[in-house]
Amino acid sequence: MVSTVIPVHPFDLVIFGATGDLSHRKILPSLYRRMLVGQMPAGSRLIGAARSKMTRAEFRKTVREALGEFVEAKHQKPEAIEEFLNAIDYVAIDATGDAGWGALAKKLDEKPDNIRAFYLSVAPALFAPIAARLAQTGIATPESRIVVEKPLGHDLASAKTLNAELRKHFHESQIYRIDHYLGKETVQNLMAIRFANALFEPLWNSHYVEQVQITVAESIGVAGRGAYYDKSGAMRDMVQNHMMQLLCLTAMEPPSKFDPDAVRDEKLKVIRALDPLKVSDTVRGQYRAGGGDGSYLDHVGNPASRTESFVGLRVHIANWRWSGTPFYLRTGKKLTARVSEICVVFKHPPHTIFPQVDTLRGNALIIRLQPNEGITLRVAIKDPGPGGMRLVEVPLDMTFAGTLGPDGDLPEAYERLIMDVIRGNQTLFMRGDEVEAAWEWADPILTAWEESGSRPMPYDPGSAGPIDVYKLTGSDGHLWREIAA
Ligand SMILES: NC(=O)C1=CN([C@@H]2O[C@H](COP(=O)(O)OP(=O)(O)OC[C@H]3O[C@@H](n4cnc5c(N)ncnc54)[C@H](OP(=O)(O)O)[C@@H]3O)[C@@H](O)[C@H]2O)C=CC1
Ligand SMILES: O=C1O[C@H](COP(=O)(O)O)[C@@H](O)[C@H](O)[C@H]1O
Repeated sequence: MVSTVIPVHPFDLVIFGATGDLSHRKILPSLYRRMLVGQMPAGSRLIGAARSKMTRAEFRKTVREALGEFVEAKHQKPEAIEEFLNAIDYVAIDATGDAGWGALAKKLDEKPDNIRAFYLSVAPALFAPIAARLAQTGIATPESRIVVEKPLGHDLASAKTLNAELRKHFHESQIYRIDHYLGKETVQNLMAIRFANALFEPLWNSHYVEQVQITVAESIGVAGRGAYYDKSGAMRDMVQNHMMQLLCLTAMEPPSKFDPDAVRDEKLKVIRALDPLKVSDTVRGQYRAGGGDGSYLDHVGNPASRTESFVGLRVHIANWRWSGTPFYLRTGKKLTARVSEICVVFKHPPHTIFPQVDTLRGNALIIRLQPNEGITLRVAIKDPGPGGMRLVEVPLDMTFAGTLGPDGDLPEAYERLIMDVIRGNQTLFMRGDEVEAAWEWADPILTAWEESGSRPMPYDPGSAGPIDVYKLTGSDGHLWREIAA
């Protein structure tokens, strides 16, 4: 299968924080891969900006090293790397000082017709000062785009402040808030499956859906990121943003069209329809030491930490479509496997004419984000052979890798999202009101946990989380799906 590459207009992408980890691991390799497929037209430039004083040649050397480390071997093509490096420039700018802005303005003015985008790959405290400088110096034009990424606030108040700061200088239509889960191929496919097929939508409601499970399990711990993570925890790090987006796309009404505001309006309605979370509908966990590795407390270097590395939730959406259908969410570090999926479990038929088989779990649509991106429909059929009319459940598999063939590559989330910035398409980016509404929902439970003074439940590395997470589903007579890669 050959995927279509949509041409883009020549662009200048200025990466603030270009010497940092995100730039090296994700942004630059993604741009390189897009260049390989012809999405970096001649005349486009990538302008690194960071505090470090270095020449263009020195910066290019760091980019070459980053590509060497973070681009798959099969894509390491010397000629292409040279071509990519030729498009790279650098300006030393301290975001909080005066130096460097003039040089950046001069460079950008060399190509006034290029699309201008500014990627703020820096600490959130620098978002407002950089946005202000870009506006005050006239570097940002009314058509320019600004890209920011999580953490978009620590709570509702800080998210509102951040939005207000950005909106002082940029219109909402210029602000691209990245949630990299929205760039994942299967997440976009969730919309295709729901809204391009007549098959599912009539069943997509509480009359037919028994329960929905959203799992984002990771096998890694927080070692190396402890300083950030311990101030955040799984609720802020994963639930308020990535999992909320998955929940919204699963539960939203069909938008009237596939345009940014139509989609984001529907997502916002889901967040606003969420019932307030009760503490009894939540489970927090912290991983123990095991398998030769330290515990969460060791990894964050804080023996008194009450930050959660696991969250399980039972969520209710108070609207006509979903009233009565529980949505179970769980995410955590150091679990059995790295698995992200959404599982929509349908109700059993109202009457069965076949011999009862206890192992039948019911139809389910499993949307697998990673690994093995794809969609599976679990259906009941007759157990093949002469054994009589016994039923068995089999997967109807729509794994994307199979469709793409053995050498097929799905674009990385950042590739898709950065190109959408250049194309000026905000559909897969969070609008400011969505971010605030998600914090408004998350804040009370974060406060309740904090005020309770209780500690998260310990769980073993390699497990499915703390034992109490089974009570969330068990009390409704449901079972979590196994976490298996
Ligand atoms: N790393 C990741 O995987 C992810 C990161 N993020 C977010 O992205 C942002 C960047 O993260 P990350 O790359 O890991 O951070 P790093 O600490 O690795 O890099 C920070 C970058 O900011 C630059 N910088 C720091 N202070 C200034 C300043 N005063 N003026 C100009 N530039 C400055 C640094 O430049 P210099 O080296 O010259 O000082 C460096 O390029 C953060 O907000 C983070 O939360 C979000 C998701 C994932
Ligand atoms: O944003 C984050 O996401 C990663 C998980 O992303 P994935 O694409 O690998 O599923 C998570 O590890 C990290 O803690 C969080 O900040």
